[in-house]
Amino acid sequence: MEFAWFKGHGTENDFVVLPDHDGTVHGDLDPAFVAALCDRRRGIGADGVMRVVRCTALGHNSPAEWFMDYRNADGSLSQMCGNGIRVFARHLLEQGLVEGPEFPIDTRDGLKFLSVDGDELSVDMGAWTTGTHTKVTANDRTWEALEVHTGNPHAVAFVDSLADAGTLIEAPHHDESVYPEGVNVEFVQRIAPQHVAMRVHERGSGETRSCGTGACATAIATAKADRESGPATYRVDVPGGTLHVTVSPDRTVLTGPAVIVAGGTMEWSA
Ligand SMILES: N[C@@H](CCC[C@H](N)C(=O)O)C(=O)O
Repeated sequence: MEFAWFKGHGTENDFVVLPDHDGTVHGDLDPAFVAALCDRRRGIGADGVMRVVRCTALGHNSPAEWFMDYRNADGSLSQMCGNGIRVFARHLLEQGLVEGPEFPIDTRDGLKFLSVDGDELSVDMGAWTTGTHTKVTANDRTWEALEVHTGNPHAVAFVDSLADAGTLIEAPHHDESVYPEGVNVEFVQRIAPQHVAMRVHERGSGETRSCGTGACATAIATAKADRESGPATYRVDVPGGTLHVTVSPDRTVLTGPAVIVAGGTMEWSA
């Protein structure tokens, strides 16, 4: 099978974009195929894969034309990807598949609204919730963490220094009764008022250079600690750049750069 691909990133959280407009090229993505594409030595290399498919091809009755079918690097599913959807939107804009500056994209976490302003793309991530105070352990150190859901599950731990978490080769240990489907873990250092820095270990992808839903979870946990009640905008520095998150009681809006950097065709035989 020969197929087209694109590669893009948002603050160095990188993705393979697979056009499959009518659902006839890839169908339901095989986890082994996704993992092979994401392999950094034998494949294209990425933190995740997004299939670009029309909602109608999936039988969805949606106000959006396009559905983001997102997979982690190990082939597992996630409901939402905040950097991925902004890269997905950049792809749609560059290929003339949507008209800006504002448009919806459907996801497993429901409809999201995108807006473009030059190099920056924003996504209204919709509702968020927080849960219990839990614990995460990495490299024999344990921290208190807040359970946050931003379409997908997160545990946010405040640290004195980002280096405290050590190498994140292994997934941090977490309470499986709180997170039966796994968790994305953020380690967060305060830098200044409304300015934090974060490292993340992503479920299904390992330590990455950025995570959009994780930046939102981080901003939510920080806003709660700050007892913010109205909209508050946080700068979130990640190893791959800077994101901004506006936290309101009923939603977050994530803003940052997103670019497509390469594309081509590839032969694949299973
Ligand atoms: N990098 C993403 C999050 C991708 C999904 C996550 N690994 C999960 O399994 O929930 C982002 O930018 O939000």
